[in-house]
Amino acid sequence: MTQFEGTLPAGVSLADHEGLPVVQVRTDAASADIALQGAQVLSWRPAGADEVLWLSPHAVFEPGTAVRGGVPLCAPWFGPGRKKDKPSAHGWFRTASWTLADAAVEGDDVVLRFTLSGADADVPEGEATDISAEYLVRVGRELGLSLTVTAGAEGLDLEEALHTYLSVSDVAGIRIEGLGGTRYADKAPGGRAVNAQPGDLTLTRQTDRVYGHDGQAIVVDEAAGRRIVVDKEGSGSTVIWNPWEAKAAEAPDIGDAWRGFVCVEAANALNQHVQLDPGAAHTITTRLSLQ
Ligand SMILES: O=P(O)(O)OC[C@H]1O[C@H](O)[C@H](O)[C@@H](O)[C@@H]1O
Repeated sequence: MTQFEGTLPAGVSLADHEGLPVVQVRTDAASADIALQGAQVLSWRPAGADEVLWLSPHAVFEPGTAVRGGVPLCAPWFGPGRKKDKPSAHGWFRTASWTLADAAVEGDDVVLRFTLSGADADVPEGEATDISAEYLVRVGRELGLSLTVTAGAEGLDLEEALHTYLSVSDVAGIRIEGLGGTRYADKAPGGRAVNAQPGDLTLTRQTDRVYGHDGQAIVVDEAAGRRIVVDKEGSGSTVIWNPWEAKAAEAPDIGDAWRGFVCVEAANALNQHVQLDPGAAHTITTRLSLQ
């Protein structure tokens, strides 16, 4: 575990979550848990509200294994990579050990800064090791997540996602506003590369779509009496994912719990990948709030 060397502000502490080191935030405005592995936000609960993120009841907490739920950081590629030639799913950021570099109180919020250097990480053979990243996690009545990736000497063909699992009462009963009028690539079996989204999205089966979409999306969960607003910047794709029953049965860390989440991911993937010159940086940001 990489220990924070300064003094942690009030409301911030280091703890253990089933064997994984986590940063815990407990303030009057919100609570949150962030694992150092993958800088993965596992929980965010604004004061007076129910948990907003979904963490699988079957999640596995083992060093080097991606945890199912919260906000895994996918980079420097997404899925198998846009040319389908990458050695592991979703890139090495999500299981790397990040450093908590700074923790500060700003008004009602706590801002955590995590850093990652490819030189110190377990980067797959043949992939650039001079990539670095910084991740700002702002915990308050809103959850603000901002990932900056800096290319190494070769430049970088970057794909990334803030792979946000949102907790819903029943994925089959929600509606997603904000995607109407956009186009998407359908990655579900038999799906076409280009499709039009006519209006709001309701999910009725296995859904795995990369929307060309740079604006707001709202998950309307009437049964839970809430709307989860997903704002973003620096992101040309929104990924919507739920495996549905049969596919979930193949993933032991989802199984019968599949109805409880929808992934709405601020991303830059497929056609919306980001081409970085040597030493150049790109920032992707998402902000979650409740209505
Ligand atoms: O099982 P994982 O590697 O965590 O990936 C889970 C899912 O992530 C994204 O949403 C992709 O679009 C899906 O194709 C993938 O199945």
